[in-house]
Amino acid sequence: MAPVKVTMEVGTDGVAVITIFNPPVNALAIPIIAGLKEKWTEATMRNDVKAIVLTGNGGRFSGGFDINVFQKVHANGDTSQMPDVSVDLVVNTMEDGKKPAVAAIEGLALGGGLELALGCHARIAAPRAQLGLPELSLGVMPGFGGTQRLPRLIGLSKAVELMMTSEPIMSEEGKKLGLIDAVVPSSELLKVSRQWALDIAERHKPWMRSLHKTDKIGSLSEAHEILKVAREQVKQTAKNMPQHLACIEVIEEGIIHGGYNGVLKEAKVFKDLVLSDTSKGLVHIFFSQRATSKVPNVTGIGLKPRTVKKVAVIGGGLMGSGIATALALSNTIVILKEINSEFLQKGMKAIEETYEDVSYITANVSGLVARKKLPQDKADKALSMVKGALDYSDFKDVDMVIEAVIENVPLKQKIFSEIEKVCPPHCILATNTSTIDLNIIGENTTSKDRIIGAHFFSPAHIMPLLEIVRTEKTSAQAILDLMAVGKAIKKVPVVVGNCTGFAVNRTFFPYSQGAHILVNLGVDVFRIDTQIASFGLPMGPFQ
Ligand SMILES: C[C@H](O)CC(=O)SCCNC(=O)CCNC(=O)[C@H](O)C(C)(C)COP(=O)(O)OP(=O)(O)OC[C@H]1O[C@@H](n2cnc3c(N)ncnc32)[C@H](O)[C@@H]1OP(=O)(O)O
Repeated sequence: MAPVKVTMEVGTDGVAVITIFNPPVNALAIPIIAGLKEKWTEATMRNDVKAIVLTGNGGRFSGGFDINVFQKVHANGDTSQMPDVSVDLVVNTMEDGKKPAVAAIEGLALGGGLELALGCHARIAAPRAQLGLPELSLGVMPGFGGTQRLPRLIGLSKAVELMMTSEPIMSEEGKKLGLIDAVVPSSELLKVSRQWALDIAERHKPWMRSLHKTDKIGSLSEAHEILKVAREQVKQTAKNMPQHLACIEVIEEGIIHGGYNGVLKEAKVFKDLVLSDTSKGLVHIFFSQRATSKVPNVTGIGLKPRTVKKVAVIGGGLMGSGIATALALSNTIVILKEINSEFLQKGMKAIEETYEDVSYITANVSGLVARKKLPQDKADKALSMVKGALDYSDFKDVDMVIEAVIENVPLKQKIFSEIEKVCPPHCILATNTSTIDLNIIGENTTSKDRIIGAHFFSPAHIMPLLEIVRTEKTSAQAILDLMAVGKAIKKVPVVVGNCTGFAVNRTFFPYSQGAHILVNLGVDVFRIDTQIASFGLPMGPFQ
């Protein structure tokens, strides 16, 4: 295992470069936090150090506080395992320290990682670095001063939006907002950051402490209005989540009583939230999602996923067009096959309209398009990746076929016999069936090792789950390839067995049956829906 450490190198220019080493994302584990304190103190005391640059090894600044620590706290309820980073390290040692510091950000600075950067006196970033405070998605809130410094750098309204949605922005947008001082090519990052730090030390550039800034906050009445709207929104969008309202309250504390008091309140509420059931659940989800990428006898046995460049989707209905959209959005060449030109046209149109939907939905739900996450040229490029087909002539060089026709066994069996003949021998033969036994679908083929389930959920270009169904004969290579495709199209691929209902419907059937039994016993349907929604599901079974 690569060493977890913090290093410091002092150049002849008098700049101490402090580097975080904790692959793969430079998470702020407890020894890293201790190492930062130690190196910062040393740099502050050394006479040959004029200024500090903080950076992360391996092209990633930091993915934030070590989430494994939350898991430990959840197991034993002891929050004293979390060190006092916010005041001791970020305020006292870094921000109020005697030497100016510049954060040199590449790849990503998320959560506590961004908060360390906010505690520096300037931030220089490489292009397309991800910047964000996603703590609410883990049931907690920023705990290293982010609730106070981000609004002071980019304004309250945008800062609240970033925290409430947990969505990152790119460094280019960060520059426009005032979060980043300069975006420079990766090759120049350290050089520019060193010079910037020296310029601050020599007072050629401002020695800016974000916590002391007031110019972006606006008047008290404006701030109250922004926070009032935010509170109303989260009552709709996150009504079972305690962390959103708690975060707004902590932001408000800083607006009314000053940034430092905000930091103190933040540190206390952060620890309370770590102990909440919501945090326990969301941290569990974080690790469970990642655990799905480790499949015994498939991953970690030396196999490499093969390149899947071209995929044929059979059936241009709701599922087929959604699957084609998801693939094309990730730059995969897609052949969409239908049985006649009328159906094909409908399928192609559904994809185009889906694109419009994508911009519509993202603009409304998370502002992705508005924030240039799906620029028009990218949408146009993706659309150009899709070609319609009425026969199999384009199937001779496809790497994967995903059959997405109606749930009809003879039809699926016929399609599988046909594609086995027309596709190259390496091609993966996948079905989007939600209920049919894959052994029956592939009964008439001799390629049982290539037959696999790729079960998407509607709308397929949006819903993150992808069930990968394997039979006893499906090869490890085919599973690995589909897992890689799933990840590339931004799904969470979960490998499941070829059993009744696979995983999702196997869970869903008893859930809905339970609700029907209650109705038969005389329970009001509205009451069931209300209970389920207050439990945390987006809607009840009868809505
Ligand atoms: C006090 C502070 O305010 C509190 C905090 O900072 S809470 C933490 C806030 N940060 C986050 O929420 C970021 C969480 N991480 C992510 O979103 C993503 O991992 C990422 C965008 C950084 C990288 O994504 P990607 O490249 O797809 O890699 P991904 O598979 O997710 O992660 C790689 C590994 O790093 C681990 N990891 C990522 N972030 C981590 C973190 N903050 N702590 C511990 N482990 C982390 C993952 O568990 C995974 O481990 P594994 O290989 O053993 O499964």
